[in-house]
Amino acid sequence: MKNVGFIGWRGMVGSVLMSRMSEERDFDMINPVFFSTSQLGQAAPAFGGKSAGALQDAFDIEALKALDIIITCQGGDYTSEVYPKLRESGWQGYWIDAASTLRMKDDAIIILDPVNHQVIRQGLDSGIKTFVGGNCTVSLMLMSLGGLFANDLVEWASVATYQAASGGGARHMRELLTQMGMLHDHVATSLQDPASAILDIERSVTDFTRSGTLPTDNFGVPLAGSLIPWIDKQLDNGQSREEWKGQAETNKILSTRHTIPVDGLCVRVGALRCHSQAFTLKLKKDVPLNEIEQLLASHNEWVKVVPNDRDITMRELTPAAVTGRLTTPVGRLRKLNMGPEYLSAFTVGDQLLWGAAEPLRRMLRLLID
Ligand SMILES: NC(=O)C1=CN([C@@H]2O[C@H](COP(=O)(O)OP(=O)(O)OC[C@H]3O[C@@H](n4cnc5c(N)ncnc54)[C@H](OP(=O)(O)O)[C@@H]3O)[C@@H](O)[C@H]2O)C=CC1
Ligand SMILES: N[C@@H](CC(=O)OP(=O)(O)O)C(=O)O
Repeated sequence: MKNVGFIGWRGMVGSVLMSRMSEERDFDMINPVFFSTSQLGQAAPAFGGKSAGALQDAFDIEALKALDIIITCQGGDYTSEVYPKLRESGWQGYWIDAASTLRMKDDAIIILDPVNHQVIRQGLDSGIKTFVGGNCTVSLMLMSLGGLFANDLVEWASVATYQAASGGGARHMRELLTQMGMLHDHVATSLQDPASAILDIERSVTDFTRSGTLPTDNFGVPLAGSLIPWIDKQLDNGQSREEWKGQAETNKILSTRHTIPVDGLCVRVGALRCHSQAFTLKLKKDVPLNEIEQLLASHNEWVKVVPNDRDITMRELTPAAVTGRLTTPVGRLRKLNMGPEYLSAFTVGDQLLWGAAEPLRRMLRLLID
């Protein structure tokens, strides 16, 4: 059995990974070793019923060198500090990472095996040892719209995202919920009075939102009852870094010979852990809608085509419906007024499952099966 080290296992992404690995009995097939950046010496968890002794020091290069495979969900700073030292020490093991740090390196592959299994296989055969999970919006787009990309039908894709608080991390989710609770508390008495004027309530909420009272340490500005049309750093060309990842990562995952343009606006909204995305796609030719639906539905076992029907869409194509599930539904499929090659699509996906933890788990299985 392979010795597999876990760093970042108790964080939000790591916890989802541990939970999925337990469900799929992945721990039966490995010797897990758990590391921490802050709790070394404390008892390690016993996922899959396996006791793993004490937590080891996540910065101890000698301890890491003893591993066949390392999976880290600890974040980019950890990767930047430890990965180069480990490779320089001559370590030849497999490094599987959730952070974006190494994604665009030539000797790393972005993993999303239902979409790029072939690319991963070729990478393994050619000796690649570094595998990185993709950006959540990119992975979720390709899980839902993979059938169009795989059949070389996409001339370009324009996207508007509606990204959940969890994309920022656990503290961001707490901040959003705290803001929501404070807003409600502020007008709770008036809300209970059916005779109260709604615009007075709204004004009170708006004034309170602008008063600087809501906690904003993580998002920088209030998110509850609002939105933030910027995610990640600012680039010189006016894109946000999150928007930049759309084209860069999509084309790397698909290993395209000619770049498929992907661009749009990335927006943070008050959802908890599901990212939604509204697409305008320019297809390379006029493909009938029923064929499009068939191509999408048959691409992988998790995508689900939601009929473009009001009631079904409202029931099935929302963060509330999709959270905690591995399905990646796509709906609102219709040809646009711009012409028969223009298609709209709306996708929703759990950004901690296919958007973060699941591709890492499946990469591990690929290495140990
Ligand atoms: N959030 C997301 O949606 C995505 C995140 N990622 C990547 O994964 C990285 C980790 O993200 P995320 O899981 O959200 O980060 P978290 O903040 O939830 O966890 C990161 C680490 O913080 C430490 N920690 C300190 N206090 C606590 C606590 N009370 N509970 C749990 N852990 C604690 C843990 O390390 P220790 O045990 O060593 O103290 C943990 O591994 C990101 O930096 C990013 O690179 C990738 C894709 C999506
Ligand atoms: N940036 C994403 C989360 C994510 O996946 O980030 P990264 O590309 O750094 O792994 C969000 O905030 O919703």
